[in-house]
Parts: sequence; C-alpha cells; structure tokens
Amino acid sequence: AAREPGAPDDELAGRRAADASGDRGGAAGTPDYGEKRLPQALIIGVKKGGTRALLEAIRAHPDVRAVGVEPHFFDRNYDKGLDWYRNVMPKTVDGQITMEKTPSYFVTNEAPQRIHSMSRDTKLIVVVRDPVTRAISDYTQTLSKKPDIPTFEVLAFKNRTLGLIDASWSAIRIGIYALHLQSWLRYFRLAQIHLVSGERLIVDPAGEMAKVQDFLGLTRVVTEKHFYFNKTKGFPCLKKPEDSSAPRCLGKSKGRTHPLIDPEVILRLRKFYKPFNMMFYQMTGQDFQWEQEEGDK
Ligand SMILES: Nc1ncnc2c1ncn2[C@@H]1O[C@H](COP(=O)(O)OS(=O)(=O)O)[C@@H](OP(=O)(O)O)[C@H]1O
Repeated sequence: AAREPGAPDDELAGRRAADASGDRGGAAGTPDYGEKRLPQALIIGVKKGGTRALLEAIRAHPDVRAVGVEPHFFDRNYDKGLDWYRNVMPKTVDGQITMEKTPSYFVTNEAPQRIHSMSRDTKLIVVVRDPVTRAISDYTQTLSKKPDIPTFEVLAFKNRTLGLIDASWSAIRIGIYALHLQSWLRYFRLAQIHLVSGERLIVDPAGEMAKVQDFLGLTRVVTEKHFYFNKTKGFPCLKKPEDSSAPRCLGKSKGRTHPLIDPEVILRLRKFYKPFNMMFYQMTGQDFQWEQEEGDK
C-alpha cells in the first residue's frame, strides 16, 4: 500500500502522500480548486531518460498541473478503472493541462491501445537518451538496490565469446526505441508524439522546454530564467525567477555515478544499437546523434 498509486520513482518518496491527493499538483502556491480531470498529456518514457527532470520543469508552468507520483495506470493499475485514475489527478481549472509521467508505458504492449481508448487526442511525450548510456543508468539503479547482482558485462551477453547481446534483458530491450515506437504508431500519428532529447535536456533545458511548451500549446513561460546549472550536482536545477530562494535540484537518485564498463562491451553495444537507432531516426525524422558519442557519458 505504501506504493499506491504505484510510484517506483524513488525521487519523490517524501512527497507521495501530498501528491497523490492532488496537493502540490502544479506550480507551488497554486490554490487547490477546480476539478479532477483525466490527463490530456502524458510523459510515457523512457525509463532513465530524464522523465523526472522534464515533469518537474513542465509543472513549473502555471497552466500545467501534474501528479508527482507515477500512477502506473496503463500498465499495473488498469483494472482499477478510469474513475480511480481521474481521482489520482490534481484539480485543474479550465485551460490548465493535467499531466502525469510513467516511463514504463513506452514499453508496455497494451498501453497504446489503452491510452487511445481513453482519448485518441492524448499528447504523448517521450524523453529518449542514448540507449547505451540509458542501459548503464538502468543497471546502476538496479545495482543501488541490489548490490549483489552480476556485473553489467555479464548481464549484457547471452554468449560473450560469440558476442551475442542479450536483448531480452530489460536494460537492453528498453533501448530498442524503433521497435517500441512502432506499436505507438499503430494508434497515434507521429505528430501526437513529441520526442525530447535526454542529452539536450541537460545541456539546454530551456531550449527543450520551449519545444515541449509549443507542442502542448502553452505559452513559453518556462525559459532560461527557470534554470540554474549547479556545478556540484552537475545538472541544471529549477528556480523560480521571481524569488531568490535556492534552486531546487533533483535528489541523489538522479545523476548517479555509473560504474566503469569495459570499453569493448560498450563498443559491442553501440554496434548492436546502431541499426535500431538509424531506424528510429528515419521513423521520427530526427537524428539524435548517439553515434557521435565516445563511450558512456
Ligand atoms: N536536471 C536534472 N537533474 C538530475 N538528473 C537529470 C536532470 N536532467 C536529466 N537528468 C537525468 O535523468 C536521469 C533519470 O531519468 P528518469 O527521471 O527518467 O529516471 S526514472 O526512470 O524515473 O527512474 C538521470 O540519470 P543518471 O544520471 O543515470 O542517474 C540523469 O542523467
């Protein structure tokens, strides 16, 4: 029950109760009136892509209210029904957008059809990140909870001598973006799916947020004034332009130090992902430039 409505994003543990009731659903200080509505926009993935950073940035917009926890409705809680889902949402007034993020939706077979049947007009946002770095980030998260698991190098292969990658390992499978995107395109037009570069979200958060706000039909309120690059954290943190209080960085589960991975294994993985990445660039009409990276970042 502690995980109701189902939030493995360890980032906001202390905020769960408040967020689940819709409190703090939008910009801080937003009064809690209006009514609960089903979300019009969802951040559907990808796990470890930067979904928390994106949700926190977009909810700084006064016309957005979001659930802090991951409701996991379209994967784990679907049998609870749409009324349960609506009730998880914060209250909104007319003109405000309701949002949530659950990164596992992107790789859930039933999610596209289920979301489509809630509303065919749902706007979908996916934060994508170099699949090799994403896999290592995913592994690092598991390792932080289960320190006794085998090394990344062991888990990555079905047969290391033959160089056979284990594509059934979720850390690797999630990064085959072209494959997952195909099932979304059976239900949604590409124009309804906005892709955010996880890499650019770190180096140019305001630039990525401008595009997200345009996609959501919002005025560009979240700008460079909302971000401050914290050198100790190594990431941009959010600040309120109107006050001088300290910027709010994400917690220590975001921006973990990754273990060093055998460079040969990284190379093998890059080779594995290359054709899928190319297919993804072709399907989306966007080149995310993951081929240009040198090793794990
Ligand atoms: N501003 C800011 N602050 C901290 N971290 C940031 C930020 N922007 C993006 N990131 C990257 O987000 C990665 C975690 O992604 P998610 O939030 O999608 O993870 S989760 O799936 O919800 O667990 C996390 O991955 P790791 O660095 O591997 O921990 C970060 O690289």
